[in-house]
Amino acid sequence: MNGKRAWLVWGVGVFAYLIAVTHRTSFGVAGLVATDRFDATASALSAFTVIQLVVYAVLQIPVGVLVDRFGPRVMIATGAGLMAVGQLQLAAATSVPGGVVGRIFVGAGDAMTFIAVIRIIPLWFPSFRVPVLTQLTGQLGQLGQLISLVPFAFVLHAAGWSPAFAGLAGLGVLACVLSAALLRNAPQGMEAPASKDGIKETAVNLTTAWQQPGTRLGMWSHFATQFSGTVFVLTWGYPFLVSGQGLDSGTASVLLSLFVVVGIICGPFLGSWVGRHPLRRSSMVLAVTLATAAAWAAVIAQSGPSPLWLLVLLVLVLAIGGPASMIAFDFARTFNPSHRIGTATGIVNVGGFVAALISMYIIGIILDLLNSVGFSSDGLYSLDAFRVAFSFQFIVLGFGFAAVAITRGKVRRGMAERGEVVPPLRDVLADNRRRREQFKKEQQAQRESRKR
Ligand SMILES: N[C@@H](Cc1c[nH]cn1)C(=O)NCC(=O)O
Repeated sequence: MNGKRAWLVWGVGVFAYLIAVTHRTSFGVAGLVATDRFDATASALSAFTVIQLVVYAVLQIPVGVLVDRFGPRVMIATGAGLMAVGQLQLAAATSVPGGVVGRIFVGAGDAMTFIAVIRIIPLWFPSFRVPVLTQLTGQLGQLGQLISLVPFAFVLHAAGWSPAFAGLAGLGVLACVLSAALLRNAPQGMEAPASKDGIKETAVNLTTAWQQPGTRLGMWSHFATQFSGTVFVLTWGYPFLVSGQGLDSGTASVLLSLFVVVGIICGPFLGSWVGRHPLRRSSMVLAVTLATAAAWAAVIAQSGPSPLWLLVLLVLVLAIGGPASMIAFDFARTFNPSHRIGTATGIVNVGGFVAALISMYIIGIILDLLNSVGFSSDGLYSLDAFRVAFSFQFIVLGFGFAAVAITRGKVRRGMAERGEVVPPLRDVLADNRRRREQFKKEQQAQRESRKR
């Protein structure tokens, strides 16, 4: 494999994904300005992001199939072009329907990017590098949120709505041109596994990917770990921190930036841990799901604003959900043959985004409902209203936890039939303890025999 070329191809893919994440998160930063521009209620405002995510989620499986068929290059360049068109439309829009059309284009282009970018990695790099590079791709892409939070927010407030979104459209054009010019689906001389299947074979392929319990384990893992952070960063986190918790906008932006930084730091560790403990991937997913529920319970249980350290802890736990959700793609890759990885990845990626959009929409509805019945004198974004609305996440977390636990049982039964038995975690821990004690005893005996 050509080393330098592989890094260049991967780098361009990561850049395209980073710009996609910038497009995706830009509206969350512009939320309060958008309320004035479009004269919108909380649920109308959340509709922008919800519709964008519906389009993204609905297109995941078709896009996964298309990635297997046409390869990543076409998909990534087309996606970048569509997002540029969407941001231009949003720059010009003055009504809710006009703005929503822009976000539909953004959702469609975004849907084409990530699963195509991570499809490049196993084609250009040896398999031992794949888990860490997949993690790095996911995490580096999240830097796009920082572009939204800092330069984009600055231009938005300094120059106004249209120049800010037109600027993002320009970045989209750059990503489109670079992808078309520099990306290659596979190294020279190695044929990218492209499926030439017709509709019937594609349907069979899709059904086979879905029937593989490992694909479904990936989908539920993605569902359980990624939605809470996505909801926080894309929609309700900023108003919760500023209007609910009473933080100034600078501190809220630092907390949201911390989300990205923690993900970037934890990602490679989690990637290498996954490489070393492939049989414990689902245990990590379950642990992160429980930690997310515990962090939210601690914040929601406070009758007034939470201390800053607790909000930092919440953001840390939500941020770890990002790298943890990347484990889901490892399930897709390791339980499916090469020509079906795009399709399986598309199925997996639906999980977290469906959970996120259900949660953000229902949270918006609960906030509006509580406001309309005069639940709090502090208005729409009061802390008490947020405490009630955010509690909805416990239902989603509980559902995700149960689905992962049940599907993992199916996967393990299938593995046992093939003679691969996963020893229970407590046996492994007891075994490690025994070995450590044995090692200590041997060291002690050696020291004593040397003294004699
Ligand atoms: N798991 C995410 C990526 C991620 C990593 N850290 C935080 N988020 C994911 O599913 N990405 C898909 C996408 O299109 O972004």
